[in-house]
Amino acid sequence: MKVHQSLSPTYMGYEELYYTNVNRLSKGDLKESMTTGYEPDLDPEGAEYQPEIIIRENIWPSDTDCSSFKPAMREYRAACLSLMRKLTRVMARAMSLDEHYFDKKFTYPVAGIRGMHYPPQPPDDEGSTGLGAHTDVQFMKMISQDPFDVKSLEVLNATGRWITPRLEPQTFVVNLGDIMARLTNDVYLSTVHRVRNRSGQERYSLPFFFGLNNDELISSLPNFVSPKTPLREGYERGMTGYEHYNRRMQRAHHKHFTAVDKIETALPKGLTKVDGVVVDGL
Ligand SMILES: O=C(O)CCC(=O)C(=O)O
Ligand SMILES: [Fe+2]
Repeated sequence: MKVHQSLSPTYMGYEELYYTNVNRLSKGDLKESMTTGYEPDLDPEGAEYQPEIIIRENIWPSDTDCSSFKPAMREYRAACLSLMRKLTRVMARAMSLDEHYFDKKFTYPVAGIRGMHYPPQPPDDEGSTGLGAHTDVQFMKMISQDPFDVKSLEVLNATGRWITPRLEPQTFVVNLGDIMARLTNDVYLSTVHRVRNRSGQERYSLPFFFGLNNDELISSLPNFVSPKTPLREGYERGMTGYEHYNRRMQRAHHKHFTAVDKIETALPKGLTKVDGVVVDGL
């Protein structure tokens, strides 16, 4: 298939049932998906320039195969970008920062849409999963699903119980990712979640992943670090979204050619930015 993810070094495109095995506990994830990423021309608040090394080239189905897919995804991405930018300002205020604090770190953001299909899985087969337990990599994600009330997405709560988020028509479930956790020194945790479609019906979902510029060094913000709340272990060294995403994808995509470590997890020296400025010596 011409849109298969095996054509993409950056994990764009189509992946078939069992292509991933996110938590390595099952025989693979019973889902298929089609992923596309940020398109600068859709983003009125984006920069014209983005460093070539972090661009994720989209692969689209041809017009003869599916002419409505690309325009529908583009329209959806433009709407999600606008909503997410508003949410970043709400989150900045919640963190006692200037509401535009994050703006300069989202000038060529991660803006991935993954169209997902989960066939019903056997209700009594513990070895079967729709998507294994994981946290998301990025800043925040919002998910819509069809049917809106199918109880398949599960979230691990603070007491270690799997719960189903409240589901209402015309709403999104919003999830915090690892980059948010790092920025806040784990005050805002990234949500562990999984999908088990034991509903007996097909489930379709449309997550939108929103992340900082991929070459931005992510460190915990000073207002979340104090003698009472010391920096979490492992957070001393900053990390870029580029590095974290590549490492996680290589682990989950055991059939992809990068599974044997063909792409760099870290950006080459001198290409990491802090507040949008290239920093030497990283
Ligand atoms: O299908 C869903 O609701 C969740 C998808 C998800 O967690 C992911 O793609 O990271
Ligand atoms: Fe996820």
